[in-house]
Amino acid sequence: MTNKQLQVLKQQHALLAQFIIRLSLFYQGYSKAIDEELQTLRGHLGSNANFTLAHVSINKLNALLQEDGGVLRRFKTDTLQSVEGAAKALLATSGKANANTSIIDTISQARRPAESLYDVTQLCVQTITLYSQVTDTLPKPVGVAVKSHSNEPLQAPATLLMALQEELVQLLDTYQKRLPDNTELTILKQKVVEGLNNDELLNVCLTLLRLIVKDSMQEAIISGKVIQSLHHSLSSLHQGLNKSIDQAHCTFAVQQDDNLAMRKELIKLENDVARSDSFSALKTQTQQQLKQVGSALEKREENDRLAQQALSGQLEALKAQVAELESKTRYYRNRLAKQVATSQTDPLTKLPNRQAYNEHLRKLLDNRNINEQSLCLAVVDIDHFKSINDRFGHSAGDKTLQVIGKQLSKALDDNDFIARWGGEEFVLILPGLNAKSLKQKLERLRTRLTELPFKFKQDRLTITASFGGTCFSHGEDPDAVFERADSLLYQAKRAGRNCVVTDKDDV
Ligand SMILES: Nc1nc2c(ncn2[C@@H]2O[C@H](COP(=O)(O)OP(=O)(O)OP(=O)(O)O)[C@@H](O)[C@H]2O)c(=O)[nH]1
Repeated sequence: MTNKQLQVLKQQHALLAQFIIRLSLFYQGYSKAIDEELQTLRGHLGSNANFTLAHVSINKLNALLQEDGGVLRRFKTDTLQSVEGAAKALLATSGKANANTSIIDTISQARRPAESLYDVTQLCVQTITLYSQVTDTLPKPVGVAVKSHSNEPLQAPATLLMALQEELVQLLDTYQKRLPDNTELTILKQKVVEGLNNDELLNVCLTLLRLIVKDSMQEAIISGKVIQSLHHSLSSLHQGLNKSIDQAHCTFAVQQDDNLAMRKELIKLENDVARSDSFSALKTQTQQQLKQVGSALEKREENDRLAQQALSGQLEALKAQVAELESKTRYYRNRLAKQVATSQTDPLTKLPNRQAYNEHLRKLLDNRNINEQSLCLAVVDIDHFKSINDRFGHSAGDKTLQVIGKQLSKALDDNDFIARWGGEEFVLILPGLNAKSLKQKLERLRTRLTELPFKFKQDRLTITASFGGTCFSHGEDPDAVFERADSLLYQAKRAGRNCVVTDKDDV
């Protein structure tokens, strides 16, 4: 071998040694035994490469890698199953059709056996990319904080959590207006505003539910107590009456005995008068018998006096019981009236609520006869109300609802009726209008709202509302009329908002 050839061979050996070292570094971390053998191999291939020892080491590594083939296959299968599971979960949370087809592709790829580790890695990368695409397309939470806890179980989608939290804040607000001194409610609201994960949200819901149940149970217990005490008063009244009747029976029996005794004396007197032929003997007998009649009369008078006394005592007791009963009934009636009023009043605006609207409309329709005046219905919805909440906060939104409710209510006539339908929507019942006057009246209301000087923080604001109005045909179902008014309201929204649409319009 020439010197030059020797030189080339040395260079090729060095290149091969470098390559094997790099390859061995790639496999590092796979298993402890392989790691140790790789280190030995790198030692043999160092600056003075010893290919004989390296050869021994490579053979050992070969055996070790073959032993580990099974582990590798299991690892690949496990990874593919995890990828398939993750893709399925992603499919369940994603709402995007185009993302779904990619996820379905990924699932079917993961179901096929992978040829190499490279295939598995590629599939993992593909799933992670899909995941970030899908989470990017989901709307981001605004306004209410949402906590993230990296090591906790899978959370509900952020939008769902947000919607639940908003609902919860409103429910808590409503309930807080009913029970302003309840500190538990204040703490719950604080928690919701700070942000909750799934478990915390569930806990707050449960606590609120318990509170509501406890509150209504208390009402029920109080009502139960009142009923119990009324029952008690009624039964003692009943006992008192029975006693008086028994007493009256006794008195009557005693009087009958007395009457009988007197009648006997009189009959005896009559017989004596008939039989007697001596005036002085008759006189003596008569005097005796009259004395006896006199004492029987005295006894009877005394009995009558005692009976009278007992009866008037019993009547006094009965009077007191009736008075107590009356006062309890009055108290209970007032309480009941308050409960009915509360259940039919919207706690925020203090306007009648949907239940009151249904009741009022039912009464109106029940008492309405064919020749009576017409009846119209309108639905009012504040425009872009969500943006008031978003820009100035929920309590500014609440205040707006109160002001608008009050203004609408003030602008109505005596026979008109307004209720808060829910959210930022009000419903009006307007008797005695035709299609033309309905439109005019609603226009007046709409203009009045636009003239209200709202000011939040430093911003002056004009708040507008859209109106949908319609009139009842005779015998028409109130729900159908409401739906018609509601769809006219949505025509008003589509027409650009801050306008009135009634049946006869051409919008
Ligand atoms: N502050 C407050 N907000 C409420 C109340 N009830 C409902 N809301 C909010 O009212 C908003 C209604 O929003 P949308 O239904 O989108 O309607 P909008 O923003 O008024 O838009 P348009 O009706 O289309 O003009 C929601 O954000 C609700 O959270 C409440 O009692 N108080």
